[in-house]
Amino acid sequence: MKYKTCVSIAETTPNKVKQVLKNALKKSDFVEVRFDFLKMEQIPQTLELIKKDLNKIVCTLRPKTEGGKFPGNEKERMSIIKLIAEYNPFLLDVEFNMLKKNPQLTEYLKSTKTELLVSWHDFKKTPKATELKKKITQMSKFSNNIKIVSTAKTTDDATRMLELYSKKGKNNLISFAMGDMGRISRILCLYLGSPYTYVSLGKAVAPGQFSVDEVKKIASLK
Ligand SMILES: O=C1C[C@@](O)(C(=O)O)C[C@@H](O)[C@@H]1O
Repeated sequence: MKYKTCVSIAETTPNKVKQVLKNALKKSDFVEVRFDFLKMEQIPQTLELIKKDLNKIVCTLRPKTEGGKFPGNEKERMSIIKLIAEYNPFLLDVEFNMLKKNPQLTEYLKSTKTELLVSWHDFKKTPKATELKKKITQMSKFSNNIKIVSTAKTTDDATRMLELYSKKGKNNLISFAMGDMGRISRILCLYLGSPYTYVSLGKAVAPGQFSVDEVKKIASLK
């Protein structure tokens, strides 16, 4: 099976990000750098250190309200997101909630031509199918690259996230569920058209994440 992976990196110093990135790119097509794990003032230096690989990097600056660690306020987060956009990464992950609340940011990001990945997360549950579909329609106004991630408490929850692929239209959709009950969806999403699945280098960055080696083994079964 053809499949792609994206290793999530959540390191706390610029040098560690650079070092782990090098190892991750040996094993994975893409890497996600979670800039929210760094101190705010370390972000410009980190961008400079990794700029030659940014064409394979998904850049993320997740706020605490969506399961991230960014310590600053929304104004600060916005200005760092704008800075990252200047570097034109493979994808810039920005939350649907932020884009919805900040039309000026949306306009600005459009002007930089940076490829956006509009994202939405639910760390507690998996909403009903109608709600999920409505969310995707709203999210598609901001980008064709859409990521919608929930938390599964039952197998049905994970299935509901996977059912969304049947309605994806022209969008590049990444839809799966976190948590133990969602693990299966992290693999099956690849069979349903997800451009990649998020993995770790060993230590899971999110609930239920497989390691890159585990996914490699499963996806190469014949
Ligand atoms: O949105 C996602 C997906 C994720 O939460 C996961 O469950 O693998 C990992 C995050 O780093 C990433 O930004």
